[in-house]
Amino acid sequence: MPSPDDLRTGAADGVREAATAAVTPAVSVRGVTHRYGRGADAVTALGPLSLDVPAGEFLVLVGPSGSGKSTLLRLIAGFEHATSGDVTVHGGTPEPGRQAGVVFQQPRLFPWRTVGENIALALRYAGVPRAERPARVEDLLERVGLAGTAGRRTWQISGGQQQRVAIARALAGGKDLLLLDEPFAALDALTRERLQEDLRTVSARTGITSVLVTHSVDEAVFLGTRAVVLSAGPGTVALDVRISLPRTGNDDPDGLRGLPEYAALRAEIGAAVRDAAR
Ligand SMILES: Nc1ncnc2c1ncn2[C@@H]1O[C@H](COP(=O)(O)OP(=O)(O)OP(=O)(O)O)[C@@H](O)[C@H]1O
Repeated sequence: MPSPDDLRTGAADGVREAATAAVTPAVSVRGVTHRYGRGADAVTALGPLSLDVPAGEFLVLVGPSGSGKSTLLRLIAGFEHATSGDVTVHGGTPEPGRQAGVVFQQPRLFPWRTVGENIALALRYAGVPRAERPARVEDLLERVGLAGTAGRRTWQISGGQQQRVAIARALAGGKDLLLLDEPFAALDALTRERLQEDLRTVSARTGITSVLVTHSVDEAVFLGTRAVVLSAGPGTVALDVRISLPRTGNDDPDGLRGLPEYAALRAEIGAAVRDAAR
């Protein structure tokens, strides 16, 4: 609580700034619409849509095909600029590669580089001194369950392992926002489940703010702390629901999936997606 002296001397400004910083959401989307193309060919993909993502939240976007999920993610990544309304990340305009690490459906690794070199490149862009990079590469690989693979070529590892490298690379920049566009859609069911479990653990342990696009209601409930269902395009918020399942970083996935709350959330989100698709 600032004293009257503080108020006079301006020390209260610091208190006020700190309070504002504490409540500034990691991502803010205000009255956003997005249109591709012009004239008769124009497609309105999104909006009007508003939502805030507080720091530390794991927001999952679900909704029918064409509801604008990827468009919203691209706006947050700074790959697109909203046709109207405002998107901010930590209060600033999103710029590609600056505020967020991004993971796509395909790993998009450099095939002529080793696993370690792919990650080291991201560390270099993040300004990590050369001498520190090998230890950081090992640490990141360990976090995604790939310890000891730094020297392997990307074509010598499986698709699931490549996607783990892509996640490690996205984390390498030290950004506190992770954007994931259907990162597990191209993987077989077992690999997908393993990666979901590892991502859930990484997210619980790091507290990194995440926004993930998926078609899978199960993935939404398993990974998210919040799910937003978009209506059929142009997407607006059809359902916004909090997911309050245990999140210690050591949670037993089978135990989680067996909880009655898990089944109830699956049913609620699944029904909203089906309604939105009608
Ligand atoms: N670059 C583009 N140019 C023109 N139209 C686009 C472009 N990208 C997306 N669209 C259109 O915008 C709408 C929303 O697309 P978007 O990919 O954001 O939806 P989505 O919910 O992610 O879909 P899906 O689940 O099928 O991946 C669709 O009608 C799509 O055809």
